[in-house]
Amino acid sequence: MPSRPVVAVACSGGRDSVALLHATLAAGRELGMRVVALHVHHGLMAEADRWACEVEALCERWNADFACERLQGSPASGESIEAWARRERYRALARMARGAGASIVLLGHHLHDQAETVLLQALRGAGPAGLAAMPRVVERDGLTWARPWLARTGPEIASYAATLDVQPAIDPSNADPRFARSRLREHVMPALRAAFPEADVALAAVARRAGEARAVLDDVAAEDLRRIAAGEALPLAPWRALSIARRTNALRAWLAQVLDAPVPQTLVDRLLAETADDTTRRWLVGGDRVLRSWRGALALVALARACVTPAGARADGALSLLRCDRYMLDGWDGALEVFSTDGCGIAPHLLAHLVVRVRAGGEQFQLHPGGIARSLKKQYQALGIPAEGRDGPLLFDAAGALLFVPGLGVDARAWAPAGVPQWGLRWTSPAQAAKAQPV
Ligand SMILES: Nc1ncnc2c1ncn2[C@@H]1O[C@H](COP(=O)(O)OP(=O)(O)OP(=O)(O)O)[C@@H](O)[C@H]1O
Repeated sequence: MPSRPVVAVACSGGRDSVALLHATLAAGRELGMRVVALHVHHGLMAEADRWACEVEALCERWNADFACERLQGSPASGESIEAWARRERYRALARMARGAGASIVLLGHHLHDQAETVLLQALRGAGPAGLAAMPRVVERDGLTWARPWLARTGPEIASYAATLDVQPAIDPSNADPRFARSRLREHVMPALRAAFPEADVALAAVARRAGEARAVLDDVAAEDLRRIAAGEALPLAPWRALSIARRTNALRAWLAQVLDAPVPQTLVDRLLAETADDTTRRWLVGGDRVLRSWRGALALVALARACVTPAGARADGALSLLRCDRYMLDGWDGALEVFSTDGCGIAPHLLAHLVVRVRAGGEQFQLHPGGIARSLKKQYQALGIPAEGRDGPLLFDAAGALLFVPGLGVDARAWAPAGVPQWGLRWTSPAQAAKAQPV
């Protein structure tokens, strides 16, 4: 016998999703579908255990399947607890839906939630993507997410819920004035509805129009990115040739792809203002990730968290390393580490006036005091350094004498005498740098 189709209902235990669960069970019985209630235990509030038990008890009473997952972990640094809880809630719902064999998840959002969302987005200065608010149906992570009650009002659902003989959970954070949505719900929406009775319907229409505009903007961005051959890197010259509106739109779409996270408007604004020429620059975008403009293209690179930009780094290659630390150098993938050492190091004052250059050929390096300076190739061969260990910046003093070569170390002619304070230098590749511990 073929198995029955499975519909999942995301049920917080609140009035709306409890009512939705009931209505879905009634429809499911008629249509021969199995209904499973999915509950996420956020582990953030004292009442959370009770809510999970109540939803489970309700499922037993209504003869519905029940799945529950307790969230693990905590927000990353800089992430709000609400954003973390929201993201993890949807991930947990997706896991549970798949585990239950459901391909569709129903959510209890209604017209008033949608109107609030549009207003909140407008108050944050959102564009079409934000104002599009919550889609009625969307495919994500291989599942269909649907909000069947997006056109129903809160009071309509309340009167249905009143017939069910249940005590829905009341989340006290919904009335907490620290949250913008609570302030809007408690103070602004009642006044708005009194003055404009159709406000909710009108705001939901804004969401639909914005959704259409967003779809057109997505198409234009995809077309522009294809034409300028943007992939993992965004070529800056053809991108700059776009009109300012299309440039902004394409940049936002490209960032959304490479960051795989919401794109802050502040980042878009900075990039637009700071990519007017091909100077090498970097922008930290959270975690270990850095956006870098280099050789006429913008790309996302991973670099060691501990890296800092040397204050004295300049486009002409001049550089000052004034303290022991781990440094990122513009235009180079990897990290330069300066550390205190007892031998084979360099006097710290020599590192205050450096010049960074790529290997040009013809440089001579001396491995030992009293040894002979030889070509880098010969010295690499003598030490058995493989090709992949030879990439990196060469450091010279202001007079052009070679001081440091990646893989070979400090030139013996620049070594400080034994017993005096001295610093060693080490270059690590991106893979090694990513593993490095913060200093
Ligand atoms: N902890 C949760 N577990 C399962 N689904 C949830 C949970 N929290 C929210 N949802 C889903 O997201 C929808 C909207 O959530 P929101 O936080 O706005 O509602 P709520 O006030 O918690 O509850 P309700 O919408 O049921 O009255 C819910 O209707 C429900 O479908």
